[in-house]
Amino acid sequence: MSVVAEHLSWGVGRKTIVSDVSISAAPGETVGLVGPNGSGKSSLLRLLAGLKRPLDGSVTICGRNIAQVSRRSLSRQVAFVQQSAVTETSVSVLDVVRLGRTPHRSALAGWSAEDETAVAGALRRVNVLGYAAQSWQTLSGGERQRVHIARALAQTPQVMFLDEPTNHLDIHHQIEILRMVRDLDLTSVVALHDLNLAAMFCDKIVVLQSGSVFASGTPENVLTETLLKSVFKVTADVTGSAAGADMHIRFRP
Ligand SMILES: Nc1ncnc2c1ncn2[C@@H]1O[C@H](COP(=O)(O)OP(=O)(O)OP(=O)(O)O)[C@@H](O)[C@H]1O
Repeated sequence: MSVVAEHLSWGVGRKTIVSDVSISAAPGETVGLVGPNGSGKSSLLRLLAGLKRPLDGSVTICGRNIAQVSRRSLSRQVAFVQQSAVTETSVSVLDVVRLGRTPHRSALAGWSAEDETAVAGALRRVNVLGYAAQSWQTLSGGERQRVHIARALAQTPQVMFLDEPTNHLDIHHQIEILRMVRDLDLTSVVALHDLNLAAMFCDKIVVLQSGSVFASGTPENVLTETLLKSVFKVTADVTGSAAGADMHIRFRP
C-alpha cells in the first residue's frame, strides 16, 4: 500500500509545526524520518496516521484520502507505534497484544482462530511469547517497546508508522526490530535518531528541519557530510554506500 502526503501543514495557534510537507512511500518501502529534536517528526507521523487533522494538505493511503475513511476502517490497515506509549495497569502482555485485534472484531463476534493466530504470530515475531502471562507493568522499557510493536503487528496492518521504535532497546533488539520492519511485507514510515541505523534499514530517508522537508532520497544521496553539518550541526565522515550495505557515518568530536 502506498502512502502519499501532499502539502501537509499543521500548527498550534500561531506556531507552524509542519509546513508544506510532501512525501511518499511506495508499497513495501521503509522510509526513515530523521531530523533534529523538535523538527516535527512525531507531528508528521500523527498526521500521516490520521491521528491529527492537517490544517492544509492531504494524506492518501492506497489511493484513498484518509480524511474520507472511517477511523475503524483506517485502523484495520494502519498501525501506529507511538513513542513511549503507556498502557493501562494490571493487564497482561497477552491482553495488550490482543487489543491489536480490536479494529477487526465486531461487538457480537467471539474471539476467532484468525485473532489467535495473529496474536501468537505477533508475540513470536518480536520475541515476547515467553512474557505472555506477565503483567505489562512489570516489564523493562525495552520489553514494553517490543510488546507495543507486537500489538501493532497483531493488527495485521498494511501500513505501519513507528515513532522512535528503538528507544530503550539494546543494540541487538534495535537491529532485530528494524530488520523486522524492513522485511515485513508492508509499507512503513519510521522516525529514527540513529542515522547509521536509518542508513542500514531504510530504502529512503526524509530529513525534516523546522517542520519542512530539507532533503529526501536514498540514504547515500541524503546523508552527506554537508547535510549532517548544516541540519544536525555535526562534523562527520561518511564512507561506503547503503546499497553496498557498508555505509557508515563516523562522527567527529
Ligand atoms: N500540541 C502542541 N502544542 C504546542 N506545540 C507543540 C505541540 N505538539 C508539538 N509541538 C511542538 O512542535 C515541535 C515539533 O514537535 P515534534 O514532537 O513533532 O518533534 P520531533 O521531531 O518528533 O522531536 P523529538 O526528536 O524531540 O522527538 C516542537 O517544538 C514541539 O514543542
